[in-house]
Amino acid sequence: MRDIFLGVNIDHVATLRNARGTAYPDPVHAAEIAERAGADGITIHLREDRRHIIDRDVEILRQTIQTRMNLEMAVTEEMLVIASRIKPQFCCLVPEKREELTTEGGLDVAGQQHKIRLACGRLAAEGIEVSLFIDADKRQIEAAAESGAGYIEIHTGQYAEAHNESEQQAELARIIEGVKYAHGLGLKVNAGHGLTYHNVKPVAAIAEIVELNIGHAIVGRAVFDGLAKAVADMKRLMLEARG
Ligand SMILES: CC(=O)[C@@H](O)[C@H](O)COP(=O)(O)O
Ligand SMILES: NCC(=O)COP(=O)(O)O
Repeated sequence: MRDIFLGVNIDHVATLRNARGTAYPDPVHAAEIAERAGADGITIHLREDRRHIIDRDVEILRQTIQTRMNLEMAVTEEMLVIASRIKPQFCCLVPEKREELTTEGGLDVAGQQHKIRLACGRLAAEGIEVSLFIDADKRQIEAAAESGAGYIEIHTGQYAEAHNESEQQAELARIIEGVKYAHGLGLKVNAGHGLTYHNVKPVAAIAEIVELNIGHAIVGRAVFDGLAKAVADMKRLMLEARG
């Protein structure tokens, strides 16, 4: 598949804003720049502790995003009520621990299948496409296929944080196997977490992947090169990887 889509996660524009409680930089402005620069979608993670994206951002972005909103959220009643009201095009269900610095692993779908299936049903009833953020683990992939979600997002964090080349190659092999297995089960497959300008190409080259969600590296590069160039450069690398 030639096309690969880029979902730009703008969480950390909000991190910078919240660092001093100012109105700037505004994630709403960031989303517009990212879309003009080639983002195929905008991803935001409304965390329970609102450490970066806040409810105001979600409300306004739902009215201003021209591509599509991918709302990442924990599987809680609070978030399901918010998502049902906001009706983003996509919801990505992620695990959340208040004390974590960032997402540490994939959602345990297999261990809470009934809860996840109910959540998927509630979101689907609102016309929302559901993606489950999971590790490249066959048991989790099979559980996701049974959950009613149309998509999964393979967690690429261990690949991104590998300590050496052989570990990274092993993690990449695990991702490739998981993507192909999920695709074979009829799931649409995205991937993300920790992807950078230096490690994105081998993942983007996996033909069955529909979309990569990338944020921290893009916002980091934007500090030096500007957001538009940071987004365009990442998109170019992804398309180059597809050949
Ligand atoms: C689920 C995932 O991997 C990220 O999109 C998530 O947003 C990471 O959390 P922070 O953005 O809070 O680092
Ligand atoms: N789900 C992954 C995402 O949205 C962005 O993760 P990161 O690039 O900020 O690590």
